[in-house]
Amino acid sequence: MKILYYDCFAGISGDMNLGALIDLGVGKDYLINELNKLTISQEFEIEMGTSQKMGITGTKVDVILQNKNHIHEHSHNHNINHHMQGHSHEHGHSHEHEQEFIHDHTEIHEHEHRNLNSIYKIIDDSTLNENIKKLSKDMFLVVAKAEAKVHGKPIDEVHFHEVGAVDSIVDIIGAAICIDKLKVDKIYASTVELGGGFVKCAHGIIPVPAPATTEILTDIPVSKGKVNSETTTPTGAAILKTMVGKFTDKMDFKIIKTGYGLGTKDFEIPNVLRVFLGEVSNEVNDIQTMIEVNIDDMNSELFGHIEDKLFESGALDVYKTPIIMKKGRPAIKLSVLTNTASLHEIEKILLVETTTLGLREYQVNKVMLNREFTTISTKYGKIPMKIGFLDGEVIKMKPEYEVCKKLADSNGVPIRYIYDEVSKINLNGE
Ligand SMILES: O=C([S-])c1cc(C(=O)S)c[n+]([C@@H]2O[C@H](COP(=O)(O)O)[C@@H](O)[C@H]2O)c1
Ligand code: NI
Repeated sequence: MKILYYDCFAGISGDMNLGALIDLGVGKDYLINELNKLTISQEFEIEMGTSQKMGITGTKVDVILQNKNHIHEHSHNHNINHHMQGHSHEHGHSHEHEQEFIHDHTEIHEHEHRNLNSIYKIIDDSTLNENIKKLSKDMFLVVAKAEAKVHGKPIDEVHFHEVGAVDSIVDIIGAAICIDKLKVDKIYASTVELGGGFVKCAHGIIPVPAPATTEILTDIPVSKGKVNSETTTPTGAAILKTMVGKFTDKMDFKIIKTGYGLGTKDFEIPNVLRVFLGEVSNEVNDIQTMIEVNIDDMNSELFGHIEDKLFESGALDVYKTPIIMKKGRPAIKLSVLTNTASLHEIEKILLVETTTLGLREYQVNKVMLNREFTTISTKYGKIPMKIGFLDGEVIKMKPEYEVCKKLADSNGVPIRYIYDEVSKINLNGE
């Protein structure tokens, strides 16, 4: 299983992400050719090259916007100038970039204020593949929802400011192009460093993290204050929110390759986004959270209802253990296994629905066999099977209990006859 891991110790922005993924092996020409499938590709050029931050060599990407006159010239002669679309400039960055990270009003107003639908149209009008289109739209929707919430507007009235600018369109669609190309099975990320201080943007001088960034990163583990500058932008946050399946600081994989995407400013720490291409063999490792509550004062009739609610809200497992608590009180330990996405909702149910005043949580490393699903035919009927593999060999198989139960009833035989029939099947083909 291939894993892409984002190590966001210095945060993430759209251009750092492009640099890191190119450094990891996505071809520069591939990215340029794909971006040229956009109808707006005459509006930008991309500079990318190798440079260093505090001795770390990585890839620096800059999206260079064509000036307003240039855009008009191109848009009036669209077919004639087609060959100029989205070309790249290679450059060896021996010096630091002078380009400011902050967008000011003048620059923003040179560009059309695009809304979500006009961005969707740019994506749909391209010849990019369906996966890239979907991922790009998902990321823009994340930004639009955050903007709508922060500015108190309906989503279709959100006019993107910075993100309407071409560089953010390139950053987001470029992210989708690179991730689609890497063909990884899972994407994980570390705690996300937000930075600190204030940043100048279209709204004026606003606190870091920017309101859109905090909105997007709700429920995602973050850290703040490693540097007095913005390290994670709304675009970077939207990339993580859309792409990352699990946020964890544990790296339980074999590192195959490391990529570094360089930021623009210089900090006390290297302003780089590090990405790892990792591999996990055989077992599927997953980090989940175990939540426990000891309950000695609740009507036991309520347990069933609460368990249903926990499962409906994404609990992966719920079980009860009889325990004896202090003062000799018989009680129930309610244990709930969950992933990060459902953690907050599960905590809420336990705190609101049970009598507990608090809960305990700890991370558990779950190791599972690789699984496949198949259906076998027996003399009693078809039975879905779960098959467990270790080193490519079938070592376990389990029939679907509910189907076995139904077949026992419909055939009028004891259920163990069904299980005996299943055990005769050899799925290793021997
Ligand atoms: O719409 C966007 S992306 C946006 C929203 C906000 C709010 O907090 S509201 C702030 N900004 C600032 O603009 C620059 C550029 O951000 P990108 O994500 O486009 O690279 C950055 O300083 C943001 O904090 C943008
Ligand atoms: Ni805004």
